[in-house]
Amino acid sequence: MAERDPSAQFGGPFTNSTIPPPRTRIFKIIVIGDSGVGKTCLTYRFCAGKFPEKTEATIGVDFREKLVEIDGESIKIQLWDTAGQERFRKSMVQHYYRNVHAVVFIYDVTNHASFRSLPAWIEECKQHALGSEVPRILVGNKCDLQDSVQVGTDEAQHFADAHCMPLFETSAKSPNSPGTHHNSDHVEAIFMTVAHKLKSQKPLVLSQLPKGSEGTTALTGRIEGDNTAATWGSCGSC
Ligand SMILES: Nc1nc2c(ncn2[C@@H]2O[C@H](COP(=O)(O)OP(=O)(O)OP(=O)(O)O)[C@@H](O)[C@H]2O)c(=O)[nH]1
Repeated sequence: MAERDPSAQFGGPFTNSTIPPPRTRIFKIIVIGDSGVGKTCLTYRFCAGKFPEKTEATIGVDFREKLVEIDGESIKIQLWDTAGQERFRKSMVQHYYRNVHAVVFIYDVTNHASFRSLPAWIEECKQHALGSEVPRILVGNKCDLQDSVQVGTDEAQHFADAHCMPLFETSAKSPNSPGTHHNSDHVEAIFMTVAHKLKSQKPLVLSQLPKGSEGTTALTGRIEGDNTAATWGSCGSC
């Protein structure tokens, strides 16, 4: 006797062939900081696994994506590599901040001016209504250039603490160099830390696709509620 299809006993409308596959969640992470700090190199390093041979100043924004698995769930990390130069940002800037899930602030450890610019980047986030529930991290890049360091760890840590952000120091060029004190790929670990943080928050609600647009990739998301649990640090001022 033929075995019955186990799904048939529930009498529901779905069969195996009609159950929609689970949608892949997308985490939109914007990467901001002065021109030349290494935003393109860091995002490329994470998504392509290597240091780019050549980069040019970003105009507007570049997108890089990587599909990762966290606790058995496939998640697309979408990195928005934004232009550091003001003249290349103007027309795009409002798009950067729409539906952002996390922000990565980058400075160059060999360029103190890029560190002094951080309050202006934080202010820009504020002006675009980015709430304190959106996780932020601070990354000091180019740690392979040990002889040229202008921003010490203590100074950076002080700033990070004051703004309730975790601090990471790394190098897009040689993330495993002695200067970075890490054995595994540190750049990968940094972005994965952000992704784990986002996954541990309340579930993202995917916006409804308009009828008839199924099959397109126009998925956007937002994080539901709970403004208190999302800040990384514990200072009350952020
Ligand atoms: N030594 C070293 N050089 C780096 C590192 N990361 C980036 N660079 C170099 O710094 C320069 C600028 O890097 P980009 O990634 O293009 O900088 P960006 O922040 O994207 O610049 P904009 O697109 O103008 O905003 C390039 O010459 C890179 O090769 C690093 O970790 N170590």
